[in-house]
Amino acid sequence: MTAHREPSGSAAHRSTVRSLLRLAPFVRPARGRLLMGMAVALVASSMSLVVPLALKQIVDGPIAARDPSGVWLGGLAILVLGLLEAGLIGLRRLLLAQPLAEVEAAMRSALYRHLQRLPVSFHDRWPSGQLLSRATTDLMLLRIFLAFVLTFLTVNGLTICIGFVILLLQQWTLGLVLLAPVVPLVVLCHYFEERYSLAARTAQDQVGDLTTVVEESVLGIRVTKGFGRHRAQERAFAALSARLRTTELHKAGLLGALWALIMILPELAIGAALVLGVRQVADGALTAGALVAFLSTALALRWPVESMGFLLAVANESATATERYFEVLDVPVPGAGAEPRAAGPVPDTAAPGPRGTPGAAIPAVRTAVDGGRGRPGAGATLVGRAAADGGLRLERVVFRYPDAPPGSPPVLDGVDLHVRPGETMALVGATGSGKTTLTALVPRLHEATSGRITLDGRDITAMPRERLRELVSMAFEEPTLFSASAGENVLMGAADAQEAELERALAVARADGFVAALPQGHRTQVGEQGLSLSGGQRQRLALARAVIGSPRFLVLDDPLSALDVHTEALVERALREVLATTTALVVAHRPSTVLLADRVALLSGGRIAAVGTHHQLLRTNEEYAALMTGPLPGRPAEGDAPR
Ligand SMILES: Nc1ncnc2c1ncn2[C@@H]1O[C@H](COP(=O)(O)OP(=O)(O)OP(=O)(O)O)[C@@H](O)[C@H]1O
Repeated sequence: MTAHREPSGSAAHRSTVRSLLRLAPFVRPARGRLLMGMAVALVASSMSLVVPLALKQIVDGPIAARDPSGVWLGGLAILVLGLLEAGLIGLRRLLLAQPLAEVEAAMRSALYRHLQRLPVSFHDRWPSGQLLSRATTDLMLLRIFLAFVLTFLTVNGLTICIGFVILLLQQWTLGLVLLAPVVPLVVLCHYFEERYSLAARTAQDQVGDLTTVVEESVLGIRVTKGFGRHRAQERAFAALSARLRTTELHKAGLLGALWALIMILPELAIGAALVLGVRQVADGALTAGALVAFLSTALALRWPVESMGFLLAVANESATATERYFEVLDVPVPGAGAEPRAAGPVPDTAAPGPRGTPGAAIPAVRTAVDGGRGRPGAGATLVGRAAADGGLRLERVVFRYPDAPPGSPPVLDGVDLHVRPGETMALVGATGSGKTTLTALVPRLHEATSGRITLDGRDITAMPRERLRELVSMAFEEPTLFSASAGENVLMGAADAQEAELERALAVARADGFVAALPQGHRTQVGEQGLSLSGGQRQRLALARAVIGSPRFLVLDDPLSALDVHTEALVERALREVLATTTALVVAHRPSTVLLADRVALLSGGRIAAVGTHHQLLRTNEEYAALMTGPLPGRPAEGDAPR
């Protein structure tokens, strides 16, 4: 149920450092504060190394000389050092918290912006949970890495180096004993890194799968309950959860083994140094104070050394999170960069402003009927060349879904269609014939594999997307609403629309009545995905959203399917007014919707098989007649009226 559709983990495994270096552009604005934070942390950490040296002075000085005031003074000095260390730790947090929260926010915004621009085909392939987990848990992990892990990897690394220099300067023989475990530890860390990276990647992908299941379960709760599938859902969730638990346990096992070795080897070395040091003190080669100072320094290095296991583990997970983040960000946006920067004017005689008064210079060709072979009819001759070049034109359009099985025929295989300026064209075809696919090509939700689509003579691929979105408005068969008010959902259709336009659009879609009856009118929240509304109400709001900007081109995918007969008749009447002022392509399954159109195009076998009026096609096209009158093939009687 949560087939992993996206190429998870397909990117070649980079080394941890190389992966993490990709964060540099995002971290750049915070690098000053980051470096200051590291410097402060280093000073704080050095305090813990200075304390043993002060201790040596106290043991060899005032304690040996039995000087109580000297001991008090030494104690006070150690207390001041401790307070200073605590203050510096607080300062580090203060320095890093805000800039790193901004880095996280910037990365999340970049991801969101990119996701909005990626084509529908990308979203078809990637489960939403995988994207959600990248935008949430992965980015949170990266903030923790930058704020804590990166700092302490650097600081503790430096502290260990400085500490060993001090140890070697204090007692080089004992220092070498402590250095002995370094070589086996480096080898072990390398071995661990490879295995832990793999486990971390698996776990993070599994979290994405789990998120998808939870999301689907919540959104599909009605189906789950309606079909009594909650036990099956629970079992599916439990199975995925168990997989994740196994992976996490494997990770914990790896980390536990590394941690144990990182702790045991230095402890053994300290034990050996203690035995050797005591012998040197007994031989008089070393003072007791010097041994205390040496061992205190060595013990002060315990936390930096021991923390390395945990820090390396989080660094590994952060590298994986970085890879997962950039797997999405690296997906190119088709046409980005090639797109014209400025929204140039559409070279036609009737270019409206953004969703402005459409078709003012092009008279509506409401009566144009030409038998449907693409030759302009009587109405079209009124507008001469504008009609010939204008409107919506598809030329030899071929489309194949990127993830279609190899060798399968394209969904659209040479579509030629001309919707004249001001004309409404119904698109009819058997289920699965490609109607929705064809409509999605006009606003470039999918890119045509080959062929050309023009709006008023201008190729849509040569148009800035913003301009295309202004010209073309859509209503989908599945009316998607957002967690916002009813009015805000409609206003999404036109950025600068005012209250009066909202009222008009609601009236056109016959949504004004039920919206006014909501507790706070159009300001009423419609709940997640508008699920507090009925299917027909959602569809009418989606229709209002499509028509609010008085778009020049309207693409409607069976916009009346969820309406009852009475409301359908009301909406149809209002739609006629809208369609009279725009060029429209309307996917239709029912004769009542077809009758809104001037002409009908029949999509069959990936091509436009016939174009004509409803009545013409009923008479002349067997497939069309079967689609409109019932499942049984057969030619209807002459003049067979729809419905
Ligand atoms: N994202 C996708 N990836 C691969 N194939 C797809 C995808 N979406 C649709 N298809 C296939 O493309 C074909 C056309 O689908 P489309 O939804 O365009 O048909 P339709 O004519 O609108 O059907 P209906 O009348 O049932 O809504 C179908 O065979 C479908 O399985």
